[in-house]
Amino acid sequence: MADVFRLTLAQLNPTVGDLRGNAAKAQAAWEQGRAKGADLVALTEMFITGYQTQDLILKPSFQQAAIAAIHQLAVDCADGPALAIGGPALQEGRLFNAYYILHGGRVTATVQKHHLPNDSLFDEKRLFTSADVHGPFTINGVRIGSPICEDAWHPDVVETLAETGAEILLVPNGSPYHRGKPNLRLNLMISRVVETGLPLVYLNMVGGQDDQVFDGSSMVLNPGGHLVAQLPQFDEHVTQIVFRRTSDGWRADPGEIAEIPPIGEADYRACVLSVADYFAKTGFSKAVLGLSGGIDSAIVAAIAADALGPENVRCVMLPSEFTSAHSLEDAEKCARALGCRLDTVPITAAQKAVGETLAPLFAGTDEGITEENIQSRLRGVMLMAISNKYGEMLLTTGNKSEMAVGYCTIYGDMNGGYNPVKDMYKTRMFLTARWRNENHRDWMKGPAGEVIPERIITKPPSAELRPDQTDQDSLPPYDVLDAILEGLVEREASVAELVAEGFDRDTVKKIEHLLYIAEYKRFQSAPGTRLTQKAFWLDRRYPIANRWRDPSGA
Ligand SMILES: Nc1ncnc2c1ncn2[C@@H]1O[C@H](COP(=O)(O)OP(=O)(O)OC[C@H]2O[C@@H]([n+]3cccc(C(=O)O)c3)[C@H](O)[C@@H]2O)[C@@H](O)[C@H]1O
Ligand SMILES: Nc1ncnc2c1ncn2[C@@H]1O[C@H](COP(=O)(O)OP(=O)(O)OP(=O)(O)O)[C@@H](O)[C@H]1O
Ligand SMILES: NC(=O)CC[C@H](N)C(=O)O
Repeated sequence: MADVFRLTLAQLNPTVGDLRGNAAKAQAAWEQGRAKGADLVALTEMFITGYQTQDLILKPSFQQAAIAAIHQLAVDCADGPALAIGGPALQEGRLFNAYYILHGGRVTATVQKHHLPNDSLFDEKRLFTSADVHGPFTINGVRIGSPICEDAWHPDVVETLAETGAEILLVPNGSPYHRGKPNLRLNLMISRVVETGLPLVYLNMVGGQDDQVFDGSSMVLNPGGHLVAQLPQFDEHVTQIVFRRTSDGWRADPGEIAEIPPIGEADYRACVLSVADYFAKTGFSKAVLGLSGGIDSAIVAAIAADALGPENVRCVMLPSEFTSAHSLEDAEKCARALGCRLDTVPITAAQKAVGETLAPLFAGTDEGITEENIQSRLRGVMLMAISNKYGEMLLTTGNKSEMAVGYCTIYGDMNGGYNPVKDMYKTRMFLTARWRNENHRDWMKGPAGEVIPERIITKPPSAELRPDQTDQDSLPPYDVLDAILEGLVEREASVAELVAEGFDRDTVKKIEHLLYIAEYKRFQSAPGTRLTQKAFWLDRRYPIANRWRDPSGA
């Protein structure tokens, strides 16, 4: 009976649909494990397909190709350690989210997921059948219990595994980031360890997938809930954990403890990683964006420079007659500090031409929001033309406060393929700008220093679509707006509750109304990085045609 068990953990970044690429990554990790004498090399939930696949996994040809790729991997990884990898399984026409154990050239065991997450951004009940609770599998004489992700968020699967003889728990995950998630997972996993008295390995994937960012942060806990290894957040990482048999069961040797960054840094990293992976996984390497001299576009430019490299980011200043001299200066200073190219494309001539073209139709009407929005739409036309011409994907810059109340022009500044700040409230945008100016990390491709000029952070936000306009002409101050939105969106609070918390009734009712009537804009908006548990798109799915207005605040 062996007294040592070597487990190689592969915290890697798969790509949805890239079966060949994902299999190659798995095999490379297995080879690393073999070189270090591993008994088992472990990958994450649904690694072969990438995660989340959404309805792609319902396509029979994709299911069959994924299962065939796993069987091929068993053959390719025959001569060495066992390999554990997530993928789909089919039984009597039913589809399962499974974890395969490959050893000696064949599949020696499969484990299937029991608890299918079906809340927030998960729809697994739509995709998979819930399996019966299973027992452990054995590798080189050691019984391993593998609850798959959500299975470890509840006590029952783990309890069954302990009762049926599991000696070590290995949890493969596809667990997406939201603010504060590593701590939430740590507390849940400590509960599982305390309930069972077993050591537990929590193994999560990394990488961006559309709106979602998987943040790794894999960890190993010994009985008592002691953290003995912590893998980094957001980085790919392969490491080996050595377990030793003791009179009291298996114990992991202490390993590396990576630092989990605080929330502000983690949010920024999530934005950067999501842009890098969205571009890489959709086949783009270059970005374009409108740089206005305001804070939103400055932060998006910094995120893009950090994700893609400043040389791959084109900033475009598109001044109109209302663009102030300080906006021109600030945009220029920001692009220079970031090391990005800046082009200047005035929209005045195009604006005049559109005005003249529409003049007969608009004769006798007052100038107003229509003319303001034409400027925004002309910028959208120019930016998409540059995108088409040079193959640079357009980034759009609307923060969560603007997206919530519709303070953005549809088919105008909302144009774009991806929005890294879609889930970041305006009050956090200011903190993010300051944080980026004061910090630099080795994962940032952009330069260190004050990349967002101080004046951009301190001046009053303005859309500059008419003379002397500021955002506060149309909206309450951002600290008030964001606090109300935090209530209405993140907490689903009623109007009466917010009034009881001290907010002005009329203001709350106005924001509630704007929130509901802007649903159509969000429905047509670009995907963007998910940072909270109430991101617009999958976490919060509201109807577009909606007459509900909360009577509790009347
Ligand atoms: N339920 C619904 N389903 C489908 N479409 C609907 C709709 N309700 C209105 N619409 C359509 O939407 C149009 C109104 O939306 P939209 O055209 O966006 O125009 P709107 O929302 O009226 O105006 C844009 C707002 O964004 C502000 N803003 C802030 C910051 C920057 C920028 C910028 O552009 O740089 C703009 C600007 O000051 C203004 O308050 C209607 O004319 C109608 O065609
Ligand atoms: N003069 C401009 N040149 C280039 N892009 C512009 C210009 N004005 C607006 N845009 C684009 O439209 C977006 C929306 O404008 P908005 O005024 O809301 O944002 P901002 O200027 O970046 O930030 P803030 O509102 O805080 O000043 C900008 O982020 C930018 O991408
Ligand atoms: N893939 C899963 O089962 C993940 C579910 C779990 N609630 C998480 O977010 O981590």
